[in-house]
Amino acid sequence: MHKVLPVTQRQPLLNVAHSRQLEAQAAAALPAHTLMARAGLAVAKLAHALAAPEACIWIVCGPGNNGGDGLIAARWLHQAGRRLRVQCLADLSRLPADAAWAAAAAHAAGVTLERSLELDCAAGDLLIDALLGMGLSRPAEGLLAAAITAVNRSAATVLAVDLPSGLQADTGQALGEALRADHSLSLLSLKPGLFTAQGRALCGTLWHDDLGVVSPIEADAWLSGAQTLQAWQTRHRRTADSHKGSFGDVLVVGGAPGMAGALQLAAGAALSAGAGRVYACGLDDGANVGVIRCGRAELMHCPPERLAQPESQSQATVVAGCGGGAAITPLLPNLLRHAARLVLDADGLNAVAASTDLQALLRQRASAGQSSILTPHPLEAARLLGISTSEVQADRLHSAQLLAEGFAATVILKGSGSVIASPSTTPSINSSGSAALATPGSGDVLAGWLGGMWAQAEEQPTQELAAAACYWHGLAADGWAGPLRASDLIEQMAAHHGR
Ligand SMILES: NC(=O)C1=CN([C@@H]2O[C@H](COP(=O)(O)OP(=O)(O)OC[C@H]3O[C@@H](n4cnc5c(N)ncnc54)[C@H](OP(=O)(O)O)[C@@H]3O)[C@@H](O)[C@H]2O)[C@@H](O)CC1
Ligand SMILES: Nc1ncnc2c1ncn2[C@@H]1O[C@H](COP(=O)(O)OP(=O)(O)O)[C@@H](O)[C@H]1O
Ligand SMILES: [K+]
Repeated sequence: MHKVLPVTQRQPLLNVAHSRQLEAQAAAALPAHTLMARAGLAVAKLAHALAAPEACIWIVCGPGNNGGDGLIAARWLHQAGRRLRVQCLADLSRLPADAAWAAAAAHAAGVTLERSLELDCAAGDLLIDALLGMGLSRPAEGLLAAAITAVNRSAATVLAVDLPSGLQADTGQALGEALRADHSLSLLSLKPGLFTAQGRALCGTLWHDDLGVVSPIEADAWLSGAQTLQAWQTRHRRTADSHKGSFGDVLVVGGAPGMAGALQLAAGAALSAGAGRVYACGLDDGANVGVIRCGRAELMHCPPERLAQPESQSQATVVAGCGGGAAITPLLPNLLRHAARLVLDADGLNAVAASTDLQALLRQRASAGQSSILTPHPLEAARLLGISTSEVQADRLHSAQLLAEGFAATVILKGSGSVIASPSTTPSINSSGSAALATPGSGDVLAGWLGGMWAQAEEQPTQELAAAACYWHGLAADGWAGPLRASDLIEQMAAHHGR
């Protein structure tokens, strides 16, 4: 058993169908109930470590095998002499086979099984949520719903078995009210929903026990970690004979009236990421004056008129749309036709969403050998897909993959647990980052930084590049309790350049 975050090597994530396949394969090779025995023991060990010796440990068990894990944990904790209250909120005669075995084992060991919900936890108590796991099929109702509400109101520290009850393992969306845990112990496989949408917020500190099973099943998604960034930094270490021309040019187009800051942030980020030359192309005179005055004397200026010349973009990495407003729209046909490498963000994405012509130009880029990375937040993704934001969030992996296939581009669907998807590629979920990034301009920094990295790594597969950039962006915010101002974020990211 180990804490999952921070992640170094990427970790495979299995959806519910594949987790069940893995469970069935492993169970077939082991004596009956072995997996549940191992799962319950793992839960008991973690609970024993988390709860102070005098604390009461409460266990609420539901109608499936998640409840069975809780019952086996109850048996071990009882035998360890822990103070326990175990409430089994299911019809014991209808438990599945493993859970029925667990109930019998708990009973035989002398555990008292209460049959009603009565949570009167004190601060310092530990409450184990064994209500619902991967088998969640509909919003909880009745006693189970009441239990989730009661747990959320309780003063105890909450440990969720496998995943917080009410959280959907495949998507990270809550189905009805979901339980908010302080710790979650994922069993056998890691599931995508633990890491994206509401998953990170609901799981608390995440632990994993693989129950001694090595998975032969192909990942449905990867959880990307520090290794993506380390690989990039190793590969792009500066050699003694390098010069600024070795690190590529970035052209940042944005900063419509009133949005000069977005241009400054993106251009500043591209510079700090290490691009050789960064040209800021403001869509408003005010934005260009702002760039001159922003204290980044290294930035150069590119007038928008120059974008009419294809050669201005054919060698550069272009970052377009940060604070672009409506003024970005007339420039996009040229950018989409000529930019060798294009990061499309914010209003650049909104303009594409509003125009089938621009959509066609974006799609054609891949067949012309030009690469694109789209960086939508959920609302921008919704506009591009022609659906609502909640539909995007209902399945972030699927939404990102749809965009990637539809536009033949790499897509970063931002938000808690950013999803990185590329056509015909297993998607990944970024494991770094926190709500410290929920500040204005942090997306502009990501787009600019990505452009700055790409300019130095023209041949790097965009899926890897995007994963490394997301990890870097999130890493800079990890450990920050409060908000991280976007301009400070750039400095924090710069502090993580390899030595
Ligand atoms: N596979 C593994 O990796 C391993 C799995 N293990 C453990 O098993 C767990 C999966 O067990 P599980 O399949 O029995 O599902 P679980 O979540 O306990 O609940 C299913 C029951 O709840 C019911 N139900 C569903 N929604 C409901 C609702 N809203 N309100 C009320 N009822 C609802 C549902 O009823 P139904 O939908 O069939 O009508 C069914 O009766 C897994 O998370 C892990 O903890 C480990 O022991 C070993 C390795
Ligand atoms: N709660 C959060 N946890 C992790 N990352 C977050 C969170 N909120 C925002 N972010 C990240 O911050 C960035 C915000 O981007 P965006 O929404 O485009 O902001 P802006 O338009 O203000 O620049 C994205 O990279 C997103 O993934
Ligand atoms: K649970």
